[in-house]
Amino acid sequence: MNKKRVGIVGVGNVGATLAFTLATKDICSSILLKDKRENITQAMALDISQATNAANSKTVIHACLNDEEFKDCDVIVITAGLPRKPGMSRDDLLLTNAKIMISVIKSIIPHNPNAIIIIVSNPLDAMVYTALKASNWSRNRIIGMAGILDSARMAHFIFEKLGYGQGQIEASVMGGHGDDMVPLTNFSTVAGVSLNEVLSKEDIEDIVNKTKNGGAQIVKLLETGSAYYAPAYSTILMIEAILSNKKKIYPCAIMLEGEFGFKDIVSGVPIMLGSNGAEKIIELNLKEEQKIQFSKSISSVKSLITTLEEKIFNTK
Ligand SMILES: NC(=O)C1=CN([C@@H]2O[C@H](COP(=O)(O)OP(=O)(O)OC[C@H]3O[C@@H](n4cnc5c(N)ncnc54)[C@H](O)[C@@H]3O)[C@@H](O)[C@H]2O)C=CC1
Ligand SMILES: O=C([O-])CC(=O)C(=O)O
Repeated sequence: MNKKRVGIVGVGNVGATLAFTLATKDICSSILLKDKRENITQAMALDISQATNAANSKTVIHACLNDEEFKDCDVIVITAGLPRKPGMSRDDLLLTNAKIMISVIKSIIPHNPNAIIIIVSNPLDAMVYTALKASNWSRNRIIGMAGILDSARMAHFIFEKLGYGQGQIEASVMGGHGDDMVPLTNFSTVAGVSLNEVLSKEDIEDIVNKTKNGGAQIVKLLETGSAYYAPAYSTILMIEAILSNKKKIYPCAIMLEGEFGFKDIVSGVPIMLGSNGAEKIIELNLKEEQKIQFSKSISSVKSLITTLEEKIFNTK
């Protein structure tokens, strides 16, 4: 019998959507919810539990109101933190969410010694760095969700342009989850056919720009927060790959230790996911222009990390 436990910290829009979708899929036996808002945590646990009963799923939902109850998870997803508002960049959340991240990490790691942690909170790459630093865990066990989401967005914009191929589009995005992310048009296909065969240069450029702006587009329309359905579903793919040891390759944020020529910096790259978390990094052969774009994206994350080292970790 499936005895896997998934913990979710932060049961706002992303966390609750994730919990609900996961609960109806029978991927794990238990889902543990934790949020600083206790009533919301209890309400979500009740509502989602009632949904699983209606859906005939065996997954059990627990609201954890103290740190000790939130224990023995195989995978923990952290979505705790503020979302941005229209006009803000993800980077504007840096210091506020870093403080939240550190307090969450300190509260969960003593009771979850074997967990793999998936970070969702923004700014994503800097939050993975913060969680690694606060926990001292190895890089394979703390990774970030963004590349699957950005790739799904790119696939959407390709479909929007083409008007066909829904469900047959493979899109690929790497780099940091910010304005400098790197959509990889030469690694993207429609039913195996390269984008250049079916779209003009201008159309491809438009898709790249829309992908980079995909999160901000939804923030502007929502007015009060950011996207949550696609982020939640993208996170489930990572959870499933880890819990079922699927060895699937997805773009995820990880601390680089020399791969792609960078060290001590977190960025989104293709990773093989299995029961040990990030089990392998796949080094793509990038074109010169893509190497320059990736390096620009790395520099943006580097400047956030410098701020964290100065203002949060006091090492500079
Ligand atoms: N990596 C990605 O691709 C994406 C990242 N995000 C990020 O995920 C985060 C969450 O987004 P939403 O769910 O839309 O926000 P939300 O505001 O709906 O939910 C955040 C939750 O975190 C909780 N929280 C705050 N501090 C906490 C603490 N110390 N301990 C426990 N819980 C705490 C809040 O009470 C709230 O329920 C944001 O930072 C957002 O920018 C959102 C979508 C995609
Ligand atoms: O745009 C945001 O702030 C939330 C996010 O990271 C996304 O949806 O890509």
